[in-house]
Amino acid sequence: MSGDWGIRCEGLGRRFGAAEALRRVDLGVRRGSLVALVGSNGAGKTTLMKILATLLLPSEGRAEILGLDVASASMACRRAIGYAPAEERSFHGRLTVAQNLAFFADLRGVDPAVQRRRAPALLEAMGLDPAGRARFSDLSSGMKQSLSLVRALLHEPPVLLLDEPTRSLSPDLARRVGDLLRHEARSRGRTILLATHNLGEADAVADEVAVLHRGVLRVQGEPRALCAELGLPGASGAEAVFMHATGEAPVAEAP
Ligand SMILES: Nc1ncnc2c1ncn2[C@@H]1O[C@H](COP(=O)(O)OP(=O)(O)OP(=O)(O)O)[C@@H](O)[C@H]1O
Repeated sequence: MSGDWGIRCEGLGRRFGAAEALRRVDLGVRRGSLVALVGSNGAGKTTLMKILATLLLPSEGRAEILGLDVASASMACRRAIGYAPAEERSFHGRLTVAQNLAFFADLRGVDPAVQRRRAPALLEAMGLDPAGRARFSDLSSGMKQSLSLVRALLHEPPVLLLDEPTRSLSPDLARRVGDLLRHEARSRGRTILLATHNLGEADAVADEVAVLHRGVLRVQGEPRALCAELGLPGASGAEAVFMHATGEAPVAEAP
């Protein structure tokens, strides 16, 4: 099932005891494209991201990164991904931003010369001090989220899994991050799955939107085409697709 897919799930399911967090999810992200994964609280976005990041095993079905099975080829999958989790717990509070990045880049085997070249530019693009002098524990929650994105991008992975990466960012920085992610997909060929509650962001940055509702992938496609297909008169965006697919009004978000 590999082919053109950067990310692919087939019949993917995940149970926590009696609760089904994901049910028979079929999802595909073509290489070099950006798909926005949207869904209400508890829809299963983080569970899906964690399975793709090899942090959780599926209960059923399979998931692949660049054609590699996440369960049986987890180490190879890990090398191929950059993951920014929804909740960041792995940075070291007493180390500086630069020391934290060097720690993770060393673990990834990134050449120190490449680290020195890429880190300041990425830090600056994410609105952080390019020299990374601040201690991690002194950063605001938005800054921590920005740093998580820098770490996900630093080793130039072909696949990015980003779990609500702009949630705590200012609208201006969130827009800049969106522009950067579009560039990473369009010009640099990265495959990106971006979980977001912000449907405006999904319209602005994504090639396709995938709507997850109570563990079920209700619909995936290009919003304008989906609106036409679903017969939604006068509608063209992710919000109309979301409302049609879930029967819910979206949570209001900053633009
Ligand atoms: N470790 C766990 N143990 C038990 N239930 C879990 C666990 N992780 C997730 N769940 C349940 O699985 C469902 C999906 O949760 P998940 O965190 O994947 O949703 P989400 O779409 O990321 O939500 P949010 O937007 O609120 O972050 C929820 O009902 C949640 O309670």
